[in-house]
Amino acid sequence: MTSDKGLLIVLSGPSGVGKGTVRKAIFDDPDTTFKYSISMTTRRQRDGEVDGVDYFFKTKEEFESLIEQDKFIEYAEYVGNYYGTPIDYVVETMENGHDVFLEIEVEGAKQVREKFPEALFIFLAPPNLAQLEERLIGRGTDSMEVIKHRITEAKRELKLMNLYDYVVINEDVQQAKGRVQCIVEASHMRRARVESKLRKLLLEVNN
Ligand SMILES: Nc1ncnc2c1ncn2[C@@H]1O[C@H](COP(=O)(O)OP(=O)(O)OP(=O)(O)O)[C@@H](O)[C@H]1O
Ligand SMILES: Nc1nc2c(ncn2[C@@H]2O[C@H](COP(=O)(O)O)[C@@H](O)[C@H]2O)c(=O)[nH]1
Repeated sequence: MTSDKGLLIVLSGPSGVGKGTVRKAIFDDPDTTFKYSISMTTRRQRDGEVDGVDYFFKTKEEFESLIEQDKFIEYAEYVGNYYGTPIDYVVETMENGHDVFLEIEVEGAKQVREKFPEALFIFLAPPNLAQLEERLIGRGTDSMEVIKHRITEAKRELKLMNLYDYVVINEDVQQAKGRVQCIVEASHMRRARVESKLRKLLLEVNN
């Protein structure tokens, strides 16, 4: 009895906390073996973003048609746009034994928890709200109106961090990256220990 299936890793947290930055640091590490699930969205493509790399950019009609066809593990409407995780890639990749990494907002993470309770849920938190706002302003990708909306959402999302398996504070990117990697490693070790105990128990019961 060994689980050949990969682990589903969910990194969530408010917009601007640094999920994308920490995720890039993890995937720039040559030792990283997880696979990143590219999300779909209806939001407009930002300068420098590449379709099929950063997101699969879809129209509202295309996205709604995929919802109808049950093509998402989870999806959410966030600040006026749809965002969702395509199901086929995640299921196939995990079946092939690879860990899959999702970087999604909090409502989507809640939906994943309902469908995959065995997944690993990590909440990335800012050191404080002022720094969160500074990061959103500093990123320079959103108007002040959108930033205000994202901060309002952040206040709601931060109240939900106790529902996660782990909380990592993103004070320093390399430190946060290391903590996420350690948490994943520990989860693998724990899973292996549980499976080994179950194997022994089964042997005992069968003999
Ligand atoms: N530890 C950190 N210290 C200072 N600045 C940071 C840190 N981590 C990320 N940033 C900066 O904060 C801004 C927001 O980061 P990022 O885009 O990664 O956030 P995000 O959580 O992925 O946002 P969204 O959910 O909107 O995609 C970026 O300009 C990034 O360079
Ligand atoms: N529920 C989901 N949320 C997602 C997904 N992909 C990204 N996101 C989150 O949306 C917000 C806004 O992203 P931005 O790129 O417009 O800044 C952010 O919190 C992302 O993490 C997804 O597939 N599902």
